[in-house]
Amino acid sequence: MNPFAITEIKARQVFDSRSVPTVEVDVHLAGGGWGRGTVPSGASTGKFEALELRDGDAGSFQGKAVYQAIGHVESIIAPALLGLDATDQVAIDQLLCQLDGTENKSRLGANSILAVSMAVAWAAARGSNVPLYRYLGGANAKQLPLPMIQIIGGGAHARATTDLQDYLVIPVGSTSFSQGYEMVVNVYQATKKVFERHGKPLATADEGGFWPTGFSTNEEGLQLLVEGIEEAGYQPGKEVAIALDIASSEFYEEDGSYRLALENRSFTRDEFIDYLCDLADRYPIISIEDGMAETDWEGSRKLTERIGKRLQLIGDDLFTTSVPRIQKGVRQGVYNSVLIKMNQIGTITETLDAIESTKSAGYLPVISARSGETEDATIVHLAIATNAGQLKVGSVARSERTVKWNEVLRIEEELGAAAHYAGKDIFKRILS
Ligand SMILES: O=C(O)[C@@H](CO)OP(=O)(O)O
Ligand SMILES: [Mg+2]
Repeated sequence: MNPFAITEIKARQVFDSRSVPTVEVDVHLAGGGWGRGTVPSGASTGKFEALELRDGDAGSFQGKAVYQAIGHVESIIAPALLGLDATDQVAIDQLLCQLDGTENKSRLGANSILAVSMAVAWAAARGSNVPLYRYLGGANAKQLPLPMIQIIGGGAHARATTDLQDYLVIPVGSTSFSQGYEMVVNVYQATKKVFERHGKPLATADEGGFWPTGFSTNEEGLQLLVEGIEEAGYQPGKEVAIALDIASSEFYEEDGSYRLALENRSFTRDEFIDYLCDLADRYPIISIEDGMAETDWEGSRKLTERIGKRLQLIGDDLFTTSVPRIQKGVRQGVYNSVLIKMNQIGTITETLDAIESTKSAGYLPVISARSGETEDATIVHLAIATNAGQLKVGSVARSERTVKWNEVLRIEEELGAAAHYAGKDIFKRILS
């Protein structure tokens, strides 16, 4: 009997870090191996993402229950997968796509499909007695990611108290993951003091960063962050640099303008490009995500022309982890980096394809969590398996985040001298 044959697939509803229902799947193998996948969920979701199936008006938890998605795992997916070899990840993921049969996984739901895809990978890895990063990546999986970590969380993760969404830091002066992570923890603790000094309440946004109460401009977040970096004893830009996720699709208006509600100011496309370039001139910013809206290819191209040689420009809502969209961006010279989120596309195989097309174009992949997360640490293994080089997981506070960062620390220990950490050299590939 094949020890990797799938003998049982179980699906259940569990809850994410926002207390919203999500899909969890367990896959069991004949040889005793088993795996689990628990899917995350976004708040500032891109319009071109695969569909997350929720029960809607008829369902419980304000229509957010996932009983339909779970039903699809039990009645459609499980019967088709029983007996298949769990190490045939590609074939299984292809079958999942066929069973769904739609462009955006709207029949079975990307949440049900991804939970199965992840659980199959974990089961095959455990059944083979190798860590998931090695199972997915092979003998040369060794690169520990440069962390991109949120200190202040605004936008859709804090009721739009700021228009800009994530104020993050990257420890560009670090020479190992654990050192870099400690630097960010120091910045987090120091920024807490800075908030107190400025009389700001210490509330927490969705990803564990500080909630920006009473800000009068979006720039105030950058000022506080620079103060936090200095308070921690680091040189802004040299040792710890700033990354922003503008998530501008959230405030892009139908007439093509960008509207910062906090400042009560509307910008044309060109004016908004000027606004971003001005921030990049005056603050130690190394990376900007979704500077322009998900449908504004022309603006994205222009922004790249202006600052794409100096900054990492990441497409999240613009690319949605989709190979054709990434290829379109590469053809048009748009951005130089791709945010990779498994649930934007819906299977492990398609995520690996997206990472591969990102790398082969000379763009940088940034593996990312969602704002609604769980105790699942698959993305850590994905980042190391693919030697991706960067990982974005929200803050250093709250367990649905630390479960990922702590997993990197464990793998760093496990790899020992074999571990490779590119640090800021990763940016050499795209910046001149
Ligand atoms: O926009 C993003 O990059 C993510 C994480 O910050 O947010 P969400 O999961 O809400 O899309
Ligand atoms: Mg984003």
